[in-house]
Amino acid sequence: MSKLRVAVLGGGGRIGSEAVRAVEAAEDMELVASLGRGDKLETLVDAGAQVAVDLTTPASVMGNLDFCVRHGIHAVVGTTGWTDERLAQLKGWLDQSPETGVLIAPNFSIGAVLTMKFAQIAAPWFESVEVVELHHPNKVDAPSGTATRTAQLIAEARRKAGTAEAPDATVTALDGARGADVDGVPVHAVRLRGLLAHQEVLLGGEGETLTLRHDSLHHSSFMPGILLGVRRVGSAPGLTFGLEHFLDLG
Ligand SMILES: NC(=O)C1=CN([C@@H]2O[C@H](COP(=O)(O)OP(=O)(O)OC[C@H]3O[C@@H](n4cnc5c(N)ncnc54)[C@H](OP(=O)(O)O)[C@@H]3O)[C@@H](O)[C@H]2O)C=CC1
Ligand SMILES: O=C(O)C1=N[C@H](C(=O)O)C[C@H](O)C1
Repeated sequence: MSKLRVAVLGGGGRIGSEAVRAVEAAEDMELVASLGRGDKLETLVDAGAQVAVDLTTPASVMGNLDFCVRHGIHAVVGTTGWTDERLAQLKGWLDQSPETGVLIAPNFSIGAVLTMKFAQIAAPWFESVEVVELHHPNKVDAPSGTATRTAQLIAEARRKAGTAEAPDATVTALDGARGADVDGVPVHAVRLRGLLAHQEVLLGGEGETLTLRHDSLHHSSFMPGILLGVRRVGSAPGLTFGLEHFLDLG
């Protein structure tokens, strides 16, 4: 059977370099290109890439995806910075190239995907819910893509269940003291040397609390999800948002 021809954009970065090694080690894949900032995207076409993995920056990802979709190259995207406007623009490009698939995964690790799922289930059952994400200090965006998505899913679950707003008597606060407001859910971002990627969802009800915590201790935690995305994205035309759609979580 012929191998999947895979390129990595951002192949010199923290997660990109790990992805390059993972693709090289996968028996059913061939790494045909690893691109850094300033490298020509035409290389993807010359190399015959079927799937591009984007692990670059929020400032670069849209240009990369515009190129990939126009050239019918499927994309697996871990890069953060997604807004409704960006998603709408991407969907517009995909409408012009209906056989192309793009997977955007706010987090490729199975533990993080499950944390989001558990948070969705728990959120309507508690009065209060807040998200704390903790990352290495080289991260350029805050809050993390994972925390943003987690908060959106929590808010959606509470809206559907008709849950009341979380109690909060704060009348005076320093800027940022109560975190960022993501769909009504406070999200707090910590940047600390020594950390990689961590998240807590704190839920509180009368007389009890529940804490969901996930820790990515090494970039290897993201690799099975990236490889799964690469294998599946070609048979999922259009936009898939979230790795959970490629997992049978019940
Ligand atoms: N979804 C997930 O599970 C995960 C997502 N991420 C996300 O992945 C992204 C990358 O993170 P991280 O590896 O820590 O960041 P790094 O800064 O270490 O890596 C980004 C890399 O992309 C390169 N780059 C920038 N622009 C381009 C471009 N146009 N074409 C090709 N390469 C480019 C950078 O080059 P240069 O250094 O020259 O600027 C750098 O090597 C972030 O958005 C992060 O949040 C990270 C981990 C897991
Ligand atoms: O920048 C990182 O490191 C990570 N970014 C992603 C995010 O913003 O959620 C995924 C993971 O948290 C690691």
